[in-house]
Amino acid sequence: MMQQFYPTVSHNYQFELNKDMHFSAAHFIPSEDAGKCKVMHGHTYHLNITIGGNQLDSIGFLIDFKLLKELIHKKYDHSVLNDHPEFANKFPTTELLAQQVWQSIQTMLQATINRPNCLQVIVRETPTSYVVYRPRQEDLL
Ligand SMILES: Nc1nc2c(c(=O)[nH]1)N=C([C@H](O)[C@H](O)COP(=O)(O)OP(=O)(O)OP(=O)(O)O)CN2
Ligand SMILES: [Zn+2]
Repeated sequence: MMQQFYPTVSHNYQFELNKDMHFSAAHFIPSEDAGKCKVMHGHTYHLNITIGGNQLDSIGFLIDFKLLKELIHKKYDHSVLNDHPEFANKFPTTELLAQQVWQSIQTMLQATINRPNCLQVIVRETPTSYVVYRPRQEDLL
């Protein structure tokens, strides 16, 4: 799990939920500029996902923690990131993976009754490298 610090996102929602998860995956960055990352290699990716909202569902959840894990872990664990359709025309960099995770989660959240927003996705690729993705205000409902 991500046990370092968590960059925070400022917002005015009454409820903020955070979910940590991790998955193992392989990737490669097929560019001359990517150096050793041109060659397929693996990571244990560590994620922190932040959801905000003012409305809870009928049982008092902003979103069920397990739905977040199911969506992302099932899709990417023990896979080759380059093989996923969302990376057919772009490379699975940490930045673009974080953006894609945000898009998947936000789409799922907007199909719920209480429609919370995904405010931040942190993807740690190695012990020394991570990316924080935050949507623009106009990307949120
Ligand atoms: N901006 C980005 N830079 C790099 C990415 C990326 O996704 N976005 N990815 C890689 C490689 O895929 C690599 O897996 C990670 O590289 P790096 O952090 O350099 O890994 P090291 O273990 O060699 O780093 P140390 O500084 O030795 O800990 C490269 N760049
Ligand atoms: Zn890598």
